[in-house]
Amino acid sequence: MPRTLESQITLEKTPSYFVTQEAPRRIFNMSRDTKLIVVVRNPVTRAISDYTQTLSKKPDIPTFEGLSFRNRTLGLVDVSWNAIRIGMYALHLESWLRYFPLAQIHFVSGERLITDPAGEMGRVQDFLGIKRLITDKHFYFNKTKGFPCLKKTESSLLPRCLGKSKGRTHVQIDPEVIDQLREFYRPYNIKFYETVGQDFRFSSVKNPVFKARSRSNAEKAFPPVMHGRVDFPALNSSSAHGFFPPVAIAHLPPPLLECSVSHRATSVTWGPQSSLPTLPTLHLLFCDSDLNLVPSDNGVISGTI
Ligand SMILES: Nc1ncnc2c1ncn2[C@@H]1O[C@H](COP(=O)(O)OS(=O)(=O)O)[C@@H](OP(=O)(O)O)[C@H]1O
Repeated sequence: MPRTLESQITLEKTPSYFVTQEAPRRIFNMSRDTKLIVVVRNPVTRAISDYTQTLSKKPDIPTFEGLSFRNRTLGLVDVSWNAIRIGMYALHLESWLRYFPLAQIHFVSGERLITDPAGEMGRVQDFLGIKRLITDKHFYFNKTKGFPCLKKTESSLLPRCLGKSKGRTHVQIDPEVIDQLREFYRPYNIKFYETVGQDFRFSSVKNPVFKARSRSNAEKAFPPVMHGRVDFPALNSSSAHGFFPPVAIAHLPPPLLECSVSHRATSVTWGPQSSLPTLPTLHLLFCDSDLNLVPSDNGVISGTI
């Protein structure tokens, strides 16, 4: 690390530290006051991005589908493959929490870094205890690149976008494999959200966000066709799949009839019991404090009625 004046902050970036067993102890021994920033993104997208990057350098590697499983028919995911293992954030975090308190670790959402770079950078600056110098006015969205870029400033005459190797088109993956991996990651994601106290909604940024500011709006978005009720076990039970504040749950299909903001939504009700349909596949909808309903692309669950 370079020498630093009292008034300076030194930043060092090594993505592999987060998943390196010895890193927390070593960093702690160097300086226990170190602030840690971790950028996380949907682990399935992360794995595909990782694979796409490796493939661009080694075109002869086996397929993503082949590398992901020890036994695909049995759904046995190969956790020894780095592209898979890195996304098990909850496990890696445990090693860090043996040395650093959670308050010393800040998590940046890779998805929000694209959709709201100023917001994410604002939180980073707050975490570092520095003035919010980087704001909205420093970014513009480059549609061709699909990423925000830095606007030109007095000190740099050119705008600065991510290089050619970022934002590569991802390799097409069998949707069934994607679903299997989403299921695989679900408990790790949930544990991660619980530990960090934040729901990262690891779902595609391209997902539509349904605005439903009232019950009638919600019904408009998902017109009622069926009725029923589904109960979920206690929030903390792993079988409940966990729902985190300020998240409520609802379902799709059938249409959403309930979306209350609750820290502990444990059931979803729709219509009279008498006309219970055969249980459809239930999808979770996340509902934030503004009652914006967000279909979760990893929210397919089976429930009991
Ligand atoms: N600023 C910013 N905002 C959002 N996303 C970003 C940003 N910088 C890098 N990326 C994406 O992170 C993926 C890996 O990037 P890198 O190649 O820089 O990672 S690495 O450190 O070299 O492994 C890679 O993802 P893919 O686009 O899926 O390939 C990058 O696009």
